[in-house]
Amino acid sequence: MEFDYEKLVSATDGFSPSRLIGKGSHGYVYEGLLHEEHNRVVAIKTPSLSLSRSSQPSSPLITKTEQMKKLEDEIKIMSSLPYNPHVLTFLGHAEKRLMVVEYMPNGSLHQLLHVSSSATPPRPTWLKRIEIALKIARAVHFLHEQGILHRDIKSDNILFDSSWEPKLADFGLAVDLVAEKKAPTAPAGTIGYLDPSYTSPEKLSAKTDVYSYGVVLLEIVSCRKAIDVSRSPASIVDWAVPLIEEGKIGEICGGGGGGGSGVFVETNLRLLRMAARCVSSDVESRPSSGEIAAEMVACLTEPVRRSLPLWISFFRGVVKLKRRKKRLRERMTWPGQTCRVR
Ligand SMILES: Nc1ncnc2c1ncn2[C@@H]1O[C@H](COP(=O)(O)OP(=O)(O)OP(=O)(O)O)[C@@H](O)[C@H]1O
Repeated sequence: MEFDYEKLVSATDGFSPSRLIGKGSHGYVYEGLLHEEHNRVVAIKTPSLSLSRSSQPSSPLITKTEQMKKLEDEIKIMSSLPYNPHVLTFLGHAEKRLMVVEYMPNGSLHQLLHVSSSATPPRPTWLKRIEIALKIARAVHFLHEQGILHRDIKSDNILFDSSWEPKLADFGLAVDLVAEKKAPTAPAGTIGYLDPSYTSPEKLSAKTDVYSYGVVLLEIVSCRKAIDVSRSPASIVDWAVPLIEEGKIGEICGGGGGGGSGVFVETNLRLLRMAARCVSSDVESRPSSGEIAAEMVACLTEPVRRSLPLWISFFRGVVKLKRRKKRLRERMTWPGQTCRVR
């Protein structure tokens, strides 16, 4: 959908600092109120240098033309995508200089896992965290099916909507594989999540995203940051992979929420083995995003399957007790007399 530029300016009160939600490396994100749509709240992304307002300091590292081009590319990729419940919804643009997307009021997965303050909700339970991992795996698989590589999968780019549904956001580095073959771009990503084997344009593949997803999965299971300089080793991959290989799963599963419980031992083992495959230095041995999504579903149903025998024996016990009571009632009752057996 094409928006009127001036209407978007008015939706953000002229890009008022009070409407600024956040700053990225090549743009700013504002909260906007679409007055014609009953003040619907949206997020509006602008290149940081396109507006000559003193409240927007310029970045010396990237020129205005580069920023405009990046936003234009992001609009092109996002507008080409069909709707997916696990991907941030694109709503439209104004002259390819402003991008309008759905507003995500509940912050990022990074904040949820690593920032504890009175303003942030408690860390989600283990099951909820694995559900988030599954939804993001589905988002990545969906993108790959569309021929799109995200190149910046990280917990900062997983945002929560008003119902706390996680969605993959920030397509600032995303590329279309067909276009990429014709005009390759330099490797890009975020340190800590960036695939170490992606050293030149031709090394880019869906497995590059799989590596970054593996880092996010380790982050979700352990609640440790991708890079934590206060620990040794600082990299989550260098810390977790040897522990997984040694089978020391309990040392990785952190963050409470029931993840350390015995019911989940088998599931954690499977999840972490898959995470280790995702971040493997042998690119070929990494799973595809489809394989990851399928394995995540299996992992989520595993605890239910394991606890099923317990439920079955509980119900058998109840049935036996009822039968015993019935027999007792029959024995203690004769014509014309009632007897209560509790
Ligand atoms: N749709 C949205 N709703 C609410 N907040 C958003 C939305 N999109 C982005 N933000 C917030 O705005 C900030 C800037 O986001 P943006 O996607 O531009 O860049 P980034 O991910 O921070 O940085 P970079 O582009 O350098 O990776 C982030 O803090 C992000 O959480």
